[in-house]
Amino acid sequence: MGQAQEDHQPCLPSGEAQGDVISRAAFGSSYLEGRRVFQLQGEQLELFLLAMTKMHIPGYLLLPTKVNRRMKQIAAEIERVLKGIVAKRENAMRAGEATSDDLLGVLLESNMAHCRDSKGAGMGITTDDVIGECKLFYFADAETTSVLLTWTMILLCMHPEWQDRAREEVLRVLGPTGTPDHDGLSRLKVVTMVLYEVLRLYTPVMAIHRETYKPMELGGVRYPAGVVLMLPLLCVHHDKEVWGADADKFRPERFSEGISKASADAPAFFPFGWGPRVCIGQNFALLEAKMGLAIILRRFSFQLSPAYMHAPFPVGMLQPQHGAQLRLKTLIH
Ligand code: HEM
Repeated sequence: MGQAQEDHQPCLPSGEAQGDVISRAAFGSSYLEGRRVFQLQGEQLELFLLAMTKMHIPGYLLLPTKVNRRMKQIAAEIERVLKGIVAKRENAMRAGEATSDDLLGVLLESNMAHCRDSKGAGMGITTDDVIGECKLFYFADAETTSVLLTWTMILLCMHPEWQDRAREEVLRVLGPTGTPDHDGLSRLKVVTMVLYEVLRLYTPVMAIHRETYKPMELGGVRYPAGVVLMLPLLCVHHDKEVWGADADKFRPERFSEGISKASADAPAFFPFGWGPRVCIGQNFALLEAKMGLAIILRRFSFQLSPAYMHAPFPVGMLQPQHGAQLRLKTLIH
């Protein structure tokens, strides 16, 4: 590694880079319009969090306030953009011009095949369903992976020995230049351990919910139908009985033999949920995070700026309340 030059980065970028990734993966050639959906959903989320602070006022969301009117406008614009993208692609597919190597193509192709197989019995998903799926994917990816990357960089600043180990692995496995490929990324063991430990300590989605659909007994307690149960992932991930006395410490080595051996009481690691509704994007998210981190580690070394204040903030995602002010140094290999 050669000389380094000093840079300042006031704050990590928001989910914008991620907007690019999901837009390309979901909409391929229509990615610019897709990116607009991502921006609108970001604004929608911010407004929704604002509105949540007033939810104690009965019927608040129905009032014609400035925020509520903007939220309605955004929902209509998202719908309009997505309908346009879907219609354009359906026409191109009918004309045999479009490929199905993105999410939208896969959804539409499977929809068309399903309609063909059911011989017009109307069993395929509708355009509205396709639009609903696209919205869900955008929303589920909106902040999750960028929050994971943000906490990872903060923790690698706090634990520079792990930053060095992760960088050494990236340079050894992937080399100093070139686009990392899937095969190379899947050989990054230290980076994976680091990401798991960050997901454990700073779990982006802090809890998941399930509703009983019939009377049932769980852990010796009887529940009627319709009870909403919460699994507090963040608390499980910090449970000292399961993870040991050092449960609150950053120790990626606990994952050195994989997830099942990391805790006394497996399974106790659920950053992506569990069961039939487990996060469908978990492999995509980990790949995206590894790719992002590998590129950053190759190009920069980083440390916390004196302006950084450690304040995990549990609103929406678990995020750094005052941002992530870091100092980056460009590395010249
Ligand atoms: C660090 C990144 C991510 C985290 C921590 C995360 C976490 C989660 C969690 C906890 C759930 C609920 C699972 C349950 O109820 O058991 C979920 C659901 C979901 N996630 Fe993710 N997610 C991430 C990234 C992504 C990405 C990148 C995508 C899409 C590309 C995605 C798509 C989805 C979808 C579609 C669902 C709903 C699945 C269903 O209800 O069947 N997620 N995610």
